[in-house]
Amino acid sequence: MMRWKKISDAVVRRLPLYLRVLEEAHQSGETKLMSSHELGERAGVSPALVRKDLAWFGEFGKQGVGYEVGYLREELRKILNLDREIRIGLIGVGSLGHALVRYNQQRYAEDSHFNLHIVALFDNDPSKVHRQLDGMLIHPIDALAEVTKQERLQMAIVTVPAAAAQQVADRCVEAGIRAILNFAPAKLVVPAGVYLANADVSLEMQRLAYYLGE
Ligand SMILES: NC(=O)c1ccc[n+]([C@@H]2O[C@H](COP(=O)([O-])OP(=O)(O)OC[C@H]3O[C@@H](n4cnc5c(N)ncnc54)[C@H](O)[C@@H]3O)[C@@H](O)[C@H]2O)c1
Repeated sequence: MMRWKKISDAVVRRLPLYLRVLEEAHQSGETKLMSSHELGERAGVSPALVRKDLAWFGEFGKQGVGYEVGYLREELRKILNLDREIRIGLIGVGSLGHALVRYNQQRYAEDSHFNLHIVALFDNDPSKVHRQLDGMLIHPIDALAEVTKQERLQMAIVTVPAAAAQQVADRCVEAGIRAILNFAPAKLVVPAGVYLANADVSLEMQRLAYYLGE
């Protein structure tokens, strides 16, 4: 969304934390007001930063009164484009890919507000393509551009081996996908206007291991 173009990624990263707190509050029936203090505490962010972050997007609460839980939740969902379905393609249907598909299907089925939806799968292994996985057809990677168009894919999850990840990301970009979540341990390069996020459990474990020596 062009409207929020100048907002820093550090701010954008905190918005899902706020949304999670508000979703939990809403689900447990806390439908009234929440102060920036409480929202911050539950999200692990200072109250001043909560107020500053939200102020980028408008006036959501009254000073000294707090934020209305349901209203702010809806507004955050709109800001994050989560008020509509985001259609996702997953490339590399191996162990990790399969686990992510199962997790996504479960979340999508359980929660009617969970709008992140893996709707297309791709692989290049002849023993996998044209077969079904959990009710979804696995397309050959060569069909990426065509299926992206057909299925209106906006985001891709990359779970191929590291050596194939850049080439797969390039194909995603060519197909018109503008958001890529990469799980391969590879430093990917994407052009301006395409957004890349990397998830790496090994790096997190290595970081934690450092503290075990203390
Ligand atoms: N980020 C993390 O925390 C994390 C955790 C585990 C694994 N990984 C990484 O995720 C990736 C997948 O791991 P895995 O254990 O599921 O591997 P896997 O071998 O089980 O699955 C990889 C899949 O990618 C497919 N593939 C290979 N090249 C392809 C290409 N060019 N186009 C389309 N599909 C292609 C393979 O056929 C296979 O189905 C690896 O890069 C691994 O290092 C990351």
